[in-house]
Order: sequence, then structure tokens, then C-alpha cells
Amino acid sequence: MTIKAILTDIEGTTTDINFVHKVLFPYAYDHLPGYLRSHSEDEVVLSVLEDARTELGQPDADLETLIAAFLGWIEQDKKVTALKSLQGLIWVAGYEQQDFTGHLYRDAYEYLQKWQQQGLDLYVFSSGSVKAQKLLFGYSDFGDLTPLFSGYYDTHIGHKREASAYRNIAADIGLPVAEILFLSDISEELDAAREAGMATVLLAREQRPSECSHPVVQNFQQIRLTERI
Ligand SMILES: CSCCC(=O)C(=O)COP(=O)(O)O
Ligand SMILES: [Mg+2]
Repeated sequence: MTIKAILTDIEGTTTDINFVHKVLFPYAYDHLPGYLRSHSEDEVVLSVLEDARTELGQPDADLETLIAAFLGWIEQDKKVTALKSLQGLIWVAGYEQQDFTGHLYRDAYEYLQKWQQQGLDLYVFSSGSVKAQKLLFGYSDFGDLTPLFSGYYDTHIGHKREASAYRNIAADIGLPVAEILFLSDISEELDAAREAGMATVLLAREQRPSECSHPVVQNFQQIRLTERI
């Protein structure tokens, strides 16, 4: 089956895990209480706070309770959709004030451009919100890379370890699922994508796994699109 589109994860795939965990998450943790206290009446924040109350099962949770919950979810790296939406809102200032730029491995930068020039459509699927994804690529180490991408998906379409998310993405893209190649550093995510019928490649940027049922590469340069089964 010929690959017509590439769906890529971010953390650990296009982007160093350390940028997410040592730059983005601490920034969100430090700024979250002040941001919520000063934006608690903003419509978009009100919606996020309601989603957090639903996640907690506490419809009457007050702002300080929610702040504590959000901080706890960051500490546990919980992929709660409400947290991911809030982080995206908080990171806007950090990118716009140039406190940081979005990390990309050079091979990811070079091969995403090459694949687009070859006529492949590029998409992103991350637990990070679509807003956070567009910020990272929009304010990347290599400038604004958002023109590379045809679409972005976060956990509103489904969670990354559920095959239904990948079926939903393929339907939204409008391609046969087997013509989409999913790139990730997490084998459980690749298992779900393969169950849905996608082609898969595992990015092992640090240590190659002792065993893996998916093709394993260390960088984007090692990905061979034409040898796909
Ligand atoms: C889009 S940058 C922030 C990424 C993020 O918040 C996150 O949790 C990444 O998780 P993933 O499942 O995409 O590895
Ligand atoms: Mg990842």
C-alpha cells in the first residue's frame, strides 16, 4: 500500500521529550495559578474549568480546588484534555514573549519538508492541544512550520492508545487508513494505530527497544516510505 499521508506524534518523535518536560510543563506549572485567577471569567477558561469539574466528578469544585487538581495532573503527566487545553492557553505568552521556541530535531525539520515536497500530506496527533501543537510548530526553532501541515488532532478525537482515534482521524482526513503512516515513540500508541489499519514506525531517539513489533528507527532519515508493506 502506498503511503499518501504521515501522521506524527510530537513529544519524543519530532521534539525532544526534555523540551516538553523541562521547559513547557514547568512553565505551565509556574504560571497556571496566576493565569486562572486573572482569567477565570474568560469564556474559554470557563469551559475548561467546567471540563475539569466533570473530569473530577466535582460539579461544585471552586477555583482553588481546580488549580490544585490541574497542578497535580501536570506533576503526574496526566493527559487530561482540560489540562491540555489550559496549557495551550498559558503557553501562548511564553512563545509570544520569546521565553522559548518549539524544539524540533533537525532530521524531523528536514524530512517533514522533504515529504511535503514529495506530495505527502502531513498531520499531527498529540495529547497536547491543537492550540499547543500550532504554537510549537508556529514558533519553532526553525521558524513558522505550520504551512507544512494539513491538519492537527488532539485527544478530542480520541485517546492515543485507542484504535478508534486513528479510525476517526483517517475518516476525517478522507484517506484509506492503510495509506497513512503514524510515527510515535510510544509502542502502545503504535499498537492502537496498527489495530486501526495504519502503517507504523517507532522512533527510538535514545535507546533502541530490546524488542518491538513495529519498524524501529532512530531518526526521520531512516524512515523508508517505499518499502512499506
Ligand atoms: C504540543 S507540545 C505539548 C505536548 C504535551 O502536552 C503532551 O502531553 C505530549 O504528549 P504526547 O502524547 O503527544 O506525547
Ligand atoms: Mg510521544
